[in-house]
Amino acid sequence: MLIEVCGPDGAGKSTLVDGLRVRLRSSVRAYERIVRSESRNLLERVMLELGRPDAFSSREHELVVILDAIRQSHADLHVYRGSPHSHAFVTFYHCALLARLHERGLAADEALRHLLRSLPPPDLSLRLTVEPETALDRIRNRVKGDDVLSAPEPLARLRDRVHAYELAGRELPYEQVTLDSAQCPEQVAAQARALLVRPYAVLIGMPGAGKSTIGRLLADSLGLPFADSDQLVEERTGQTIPDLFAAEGEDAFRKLETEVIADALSAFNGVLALGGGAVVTDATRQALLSSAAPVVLLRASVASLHERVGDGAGRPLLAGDPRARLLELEAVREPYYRIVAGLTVDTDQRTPAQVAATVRMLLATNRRG
Ligand SMILES: Nc1ncnc2c1ncn2[C@@H]1O[C@H](COP(=O)(O)OP(=O)(O)OP(=O)(O)O)[C@@H](O)[C@H]1O
Ligand SMILES: O=C(O)C1=C[C@@H](O)[C@@H](O)[C@H](O)C1
Ligand SMILES: [Mg+2]
Repeated sequence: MLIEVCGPDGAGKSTLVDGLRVRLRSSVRAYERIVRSESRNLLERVMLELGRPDAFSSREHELVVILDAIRQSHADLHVYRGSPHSHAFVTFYHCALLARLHERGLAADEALRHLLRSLPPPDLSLRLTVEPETALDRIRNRVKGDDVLSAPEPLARLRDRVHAYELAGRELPYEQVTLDSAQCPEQVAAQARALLVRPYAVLIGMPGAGKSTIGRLLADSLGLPFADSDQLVEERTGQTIPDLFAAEGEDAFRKLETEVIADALSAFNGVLALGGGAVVTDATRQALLSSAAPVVLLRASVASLHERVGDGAGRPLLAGDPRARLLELEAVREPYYRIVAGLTVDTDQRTPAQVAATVRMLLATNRRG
């Protein structure tokens, strides 16, 4: 997958890319490739077509080298990686080129349009919006210098660039998502991540592990929606889980459960809790393993599980002797949980709020639980 991040100087492109890298480390592979310049690059061809050999500076040559790199890495990703989890991060992609062309009044030229159309569209295009004053402050405060600072009127120059990016964004032949870079870097990165990884997280674990409780708390704290596969099954059938088990049996329930989970994994943008036994179904394990969403296992001792589920009311598989049933189910399920989980969080001796905060922190920093 190719991600384009663009915006004027000081908008926070590199910060966003760094933040995304951290957040996506466990679910996707990140690539950033820069290839060496080749003598016959795209820009030279365009300059020839334009009859303006002096039209571009060496900085723009560099930009086109990056465009070449993107074309190559794109091909590589498709040809030999072929993985849906492969991401290439590219800042300053062809939106930047468009912006420069706008500055020079060259945007309308057919040769340039042709060049831009011939480049592969990114899978996700992000534009960071920023006030020129904020961008100038950031540029002044950072270690890396910027050519804007040597302009006679840096603020005016930044204003022009901000405007050029807006215009350039409108001309792109694909949709571009704008993110407000006035927010703190963590928020910007979290929003970008939410556009890439759906659902935000999937919670798995034994009955009583706290998937529904913690999932809801986590979703609320992130301002995201929450869904529970049990509830999705109930909504789809109009029956409660115990009624469904009684009327149709466990196999019919598992079939429905597998369907609602597959749908949620491809479309739901929030925190998803799965029913305790969902991972026993092969198709669901496969779907979880090939999803980019982080899978979080909530663990608890059988003693805690038993204390939390009580007599097992509303949980048909715990009927009879809940403690004995929990022990049996755990023995069968533990290996399956381990196969699909990327993170494991222990919930014994911790309140739901503490567990939710731990999961949130681990997901933001991609540390192991
Ligand atoms: N860390 C915790 N400490 C104490 N009680 C908890 C904790 N987590 C959840 N609980 C309580 O345990 C009970 C079961 O939790 P919950 O329904 O969230 O489990 P679940 O994993 O969704 O179970 P199921 O697989 O049956 O859907 C609830 O009453 C909840 O308030
Ligand atoms: O552990 C299980 O197999 C189940 C857990 C619940 O969430 C429900 O999905 C259903 O009661 C089955
Ligand atoms: Mg639940």
